[in-house]
Amino acid sequence: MLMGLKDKRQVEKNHNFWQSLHHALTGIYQVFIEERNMRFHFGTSILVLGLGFLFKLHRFEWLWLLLAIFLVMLSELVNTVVENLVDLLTQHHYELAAKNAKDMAATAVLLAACFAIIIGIIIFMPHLWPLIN
Ligand SMILES: Nc1ncnc2c1ncn2[C@@H]1O[C@H](COP(=O)(O)OP(=O)(O)OP(=O)(O)O)[C@@H](O)[C@H]1O
Repeated sequence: MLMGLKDKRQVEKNHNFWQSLHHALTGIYQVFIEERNMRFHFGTSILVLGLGFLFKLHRFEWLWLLLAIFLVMLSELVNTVVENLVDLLTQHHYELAAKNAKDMAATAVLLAACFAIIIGIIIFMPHLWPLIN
């Protein structure tokens, strides 16, 4: 449905909640189209959530897992915002500050991904270990 949305070239503020929601959903759609990594994070999250149901995780395990997933998604979203702003400002010309901004934004995603992997190991290892052995 969102694919068919027309760019109405709005530059003024949103007038109501539904307009704000519409643009937020358009942002989600756009980040999926632009970012291969976001599609990877989404696929991995579905897999991990499936494992969570399979192993009947406890409430606090779910909370940590959801926190890890949301941190990765949020950092990827911010990374994409930075990439778009940098491209807009530099028009794809090389700038050291642009390189630093993009590299640092990518570092934020890397940190969130490391956090998610650690959380995943802590939560799933006790469930997987007996199956491996
Ligand atoms: N305008 C620029 N000036 C200098 N370096 C740049 C510029 N644009 C990109 N780079 C360098 O190229 C790298 C890749 O940039 P790009 O915009 O393609 O990110 P990406 O491949 O989409 O990254 P990610 O994998 O995090 O989504 C950046 O991390 C940066 O080091």
